[in-house]
Amino acid sequence: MRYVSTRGSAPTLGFSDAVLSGLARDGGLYVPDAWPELSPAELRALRGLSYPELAIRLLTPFLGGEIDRPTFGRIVREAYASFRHEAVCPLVQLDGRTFALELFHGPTLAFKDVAMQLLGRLMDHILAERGERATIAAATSGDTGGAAIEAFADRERTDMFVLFPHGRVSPVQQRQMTTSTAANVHALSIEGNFDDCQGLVKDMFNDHRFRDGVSLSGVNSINWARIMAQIVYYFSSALSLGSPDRPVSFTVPTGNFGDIFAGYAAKRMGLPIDRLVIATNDNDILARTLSSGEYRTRGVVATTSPSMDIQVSSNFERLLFEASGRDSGAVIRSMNGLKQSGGFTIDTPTLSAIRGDFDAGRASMAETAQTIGRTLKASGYLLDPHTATAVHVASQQLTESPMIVLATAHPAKFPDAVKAASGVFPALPEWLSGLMDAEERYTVLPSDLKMVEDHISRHARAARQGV
Ligand SMILES: Cc1ncc(COP(=O)(O)O)c(C=O)c1O
Ligand SMILES: N[C@@H](CCOP(=O)(O)O)C(=O)O
Repeated sequence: MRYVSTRGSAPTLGFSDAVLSGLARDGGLYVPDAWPELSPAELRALRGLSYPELAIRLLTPFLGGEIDRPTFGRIVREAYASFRHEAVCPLVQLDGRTFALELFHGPTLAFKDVAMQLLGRLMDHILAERGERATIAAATSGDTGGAAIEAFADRERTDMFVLFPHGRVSPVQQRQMTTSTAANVHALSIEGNFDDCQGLVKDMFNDHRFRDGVSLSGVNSINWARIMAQIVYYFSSALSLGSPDRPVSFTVPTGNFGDIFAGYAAKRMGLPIDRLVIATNDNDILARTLSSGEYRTRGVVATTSPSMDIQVSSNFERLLFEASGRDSGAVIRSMNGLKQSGGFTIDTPTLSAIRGDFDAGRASMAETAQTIGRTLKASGYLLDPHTATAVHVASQQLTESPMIVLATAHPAKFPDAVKAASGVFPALPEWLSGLMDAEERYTVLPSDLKMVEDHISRHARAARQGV
């Protein structure tokens, strides 16, 4: 297995190089050169495996033989031992047709832990084998940052810089990033929104002098290993509802399009998925794109589901590449349009291919709050606001297949919004009870590439010199 860039001119890479590189050198995103496929009989044989064993079976083909089986097995088992539910990602029935796939039983209470716990260990292994160090820059709208810090804190081979939008994350999310005492962790509060943070990280990757100078790596979903790890829970949930003999649909609260792209990858690998439904909040660029064929950014609005307050949805590039028949020329034209004029038009065959797999819907803040209150009343289940956007959108779909909604965060990460919607204050679990009293440590920086690069270079150099 090799990895190719969506923009066609970066060198193709093996698994370990793709993991370390984050963004391809031509600005594109890496995808596998071919999708491994499982037959219905092979899928049936996966039923009943534990989550780690399923992950080992599904993910081994993506390694291209670069990590031996016992080592990969150990890494996967250790990663999922950090989860506080035996099933790792359990499925809970909400009503006759809707199921919540709980992805928040990891250390930071969000779905990001599923991939990040694996990625932290994989990167550490690859860097140790090579005797190298890396500087990681991550952009976050709230959850990626905490999960990345938890996965990489005190790892000797990495320095971690997390860029979050100043004043636009929940207090719990902020403290998960700013209270780490690990010397290799640096929380940067950027005066801008998430798109600014993500733009800065991508600009750092495209500044090859800086990139090479600090050995830059990324752990956002631009990194293929993030998507790869997220594929597994589409299989585990569908198999438990009778797949491949019963197709299922998924509704996914969507921002950067990484989570739902993992569902698309699962479908390409042979999992019979009926519909993949994109759920957005008021930042509804993806819902507008699916109905109009025009991808056009507007200003980001702050909502009660802050992790989805995104307009430039990174992984949509991977979908454009696949849906256009891997036409990197078309991808480059679209991405240039996005950079130069804030948007692009999707051609008719590509749009039809996208509509063949995906639907989309939007939930306003009022609809999200009503859904939290209604679901609690009807089934006693407390949703977080991100999951609630998806439950609302799922309720409007006409599909007959069982609908699995990805429950991407624990309600305790967003207590104010949940309390306002339901009257219930969701307490943090015991092991995080000291979080809100711990001392914070972060640096506020303007959304300015040079200033952020200088800050990172200085601190990364100091760390390498043991200062
Ligand atoms: C809780 C939560 N739900 C949904 C999303 C959206 O996921 P994605 O960016 O992969 O589309 C995010 C952020 O990524 C999130 O943190
Ligand atoms: N919603 C994310 C935004 C970054 O997404 P990623 O999946 O590309 O890391 C967050 O919570 O930070």
